[in-house]
Amino acid sequence: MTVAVLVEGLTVEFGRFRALNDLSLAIDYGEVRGVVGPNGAGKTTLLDVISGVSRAKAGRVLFDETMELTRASEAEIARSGVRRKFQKPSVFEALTVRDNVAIGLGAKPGADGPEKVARMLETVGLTSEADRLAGELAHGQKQWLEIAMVVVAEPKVLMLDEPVAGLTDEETERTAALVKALRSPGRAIIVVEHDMDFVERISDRVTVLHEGRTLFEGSMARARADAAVVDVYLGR
Ligand SMILES: Nc1ncnc2c1ncn2[C@@H]1O[C@H](COP(=O)(O)OP(=O)(O)OP(=O)(O)O)[C@@H](O)[C@H]1O
Repeated sequence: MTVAVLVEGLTVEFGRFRALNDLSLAIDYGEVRGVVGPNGAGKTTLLDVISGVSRAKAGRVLFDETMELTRASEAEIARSGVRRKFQKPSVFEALTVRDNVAIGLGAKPGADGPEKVARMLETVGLTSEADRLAGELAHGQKQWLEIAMVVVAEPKVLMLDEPVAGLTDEETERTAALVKALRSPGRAIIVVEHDMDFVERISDRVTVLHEGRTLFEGSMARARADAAVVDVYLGR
């Protein structure tokens, strides 16, 4: 099976500080991978390198076993189907919900664009809000709208940065169902999140980062039982 994202010996430095330290990991197509760990562990930095926002000092990231993301621009990476939803919702508040999703299709939406948008709105549960202005949506709905804007482009790698931060329990529940609905054999989903119950519900495997390295990789159930993980993260 093809590996969707292969991280090899990745080191990222900010001045003299090592945010990622010789990190290696592999994320398969079809998988939902939770990336967890204490504040400053390097989770966001990892997403930044995969999406071309930050540059590596050493090592590389391969997409689809062929494309070296560590040498590509942000735009090239996005065009190749590696997409990210940032933590803070950044929808276009003065446009309708439907038009926001359409923006996710890019400059050439194609004849089936409107149908793709309609299907996407259905998937994220915003069909009844399609003609409202995005600025009127609740925080949770904005998160789902932004996920729709990213997913409508049919990404092969989907990165979600803290998708349930600030959401109610019910919104978190719906987001978990949504992530499960978005998984597909041709897509890898990477989720950075501090809500461990949410991570457990959606992830096939979790990677626990600590000081820029992998402390643990496996099921969330085993992570909860791992002495080192409890010590640096879960026990706090
Ligand atoms: N642009 C930057 N310049 C300097 N230091 C940075 C920069 N970006 C991140 N860092 C530092 O790198 C370390 C790792 O940050 P990162 O945001 O990846 O951690 P994280 O695991 O996502 O943490 P959190 O859970 O708090 O979001 C932190 O100590 C952070 O202060």
